[in-house]
Amino acid sequence: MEIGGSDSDGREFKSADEMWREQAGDPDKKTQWYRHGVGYWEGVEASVDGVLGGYANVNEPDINDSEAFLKMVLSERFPNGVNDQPLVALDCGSGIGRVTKNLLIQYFNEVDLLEPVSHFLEAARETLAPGSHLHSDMHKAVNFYCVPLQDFTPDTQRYDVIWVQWCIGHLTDDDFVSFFRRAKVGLKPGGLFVVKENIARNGFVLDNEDRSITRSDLYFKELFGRCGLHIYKTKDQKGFPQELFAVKMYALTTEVPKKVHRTRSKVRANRPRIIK
Ligand SMILES: C[S@@+](CC[C@H](N)C(=O)[O-])C[C@H]1O[C@@H](n2cnc3c(N)ncnc32)[C@H](O)[C@@H]1O
Repeated sequence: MEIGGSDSDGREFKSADEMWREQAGDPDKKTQWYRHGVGYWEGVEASVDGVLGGYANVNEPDINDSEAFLKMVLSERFPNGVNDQPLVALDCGSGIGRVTKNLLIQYFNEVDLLEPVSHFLEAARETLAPGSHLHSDMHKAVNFYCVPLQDFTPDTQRYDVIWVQWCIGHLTDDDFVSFFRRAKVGLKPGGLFVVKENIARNGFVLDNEDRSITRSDLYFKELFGRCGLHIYKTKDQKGFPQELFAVKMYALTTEVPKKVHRTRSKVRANRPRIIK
């Protein structure tokens, strides 16, 4: 990728390729990259404050905007329900299950969680266990996978939605692309990915502490293209503290979204035209 960027210590990179060569350019470096990433989270307390980097106060606006986005996407994609089939979601890089318990479990009959850090996943398992108010015959967490995204392939056509929030920055570009390409088999017909991530103003920002990168919107779009994914809807997160990165939600489909056809006269009326 020809996009330039910087790291959290202010160092500049001419291109993402230069940064990736340095950080994960051979098998040993790549192993170290992922070891550092997971190692960072292994030292973090299993709490909302922990998984949100000390910003527990963003939990509420985050969930509210995610809920509005999810409701809109579900009502458009599945206007007549899904013919008695259970709705199933996968929560990727789920941490302690914050997104599942505050959102996904209410809208899906089954939710699977994937998280490489075992003390986070165990905390999620406890909160979502049979007997808790978050577990019923109609809405329950089913599978808890303790693996990283770069090593995961979902079961064929299990999911209506694969939710990827605040974790894809841990993946190198190549693993990002191969994850989404593999994960497409896990979507039911009409299913989609939701990616909710921090957005860099330009290029990328490498975080030297937790070994993750924050990509720009352009960077994400370039990678989605390489994955063969199409943007169905996007929305900006609102109401976060000023000092934080902007956050965007992307709903992504494997098929090209249908265009809304406008009448010719309306299109013409609404755009600048040369006076003849
Ligand atoms: C900022 S927390 C977000 C957790 C959760 N998505 C949320 O929004 O509450 C980042 C999570 O990504 C996980 N993670 C780190 N490396 C990962 C990888 N290679 N694959 C999947 N998840 C990873 C961390 O263990 C951590 O739980």
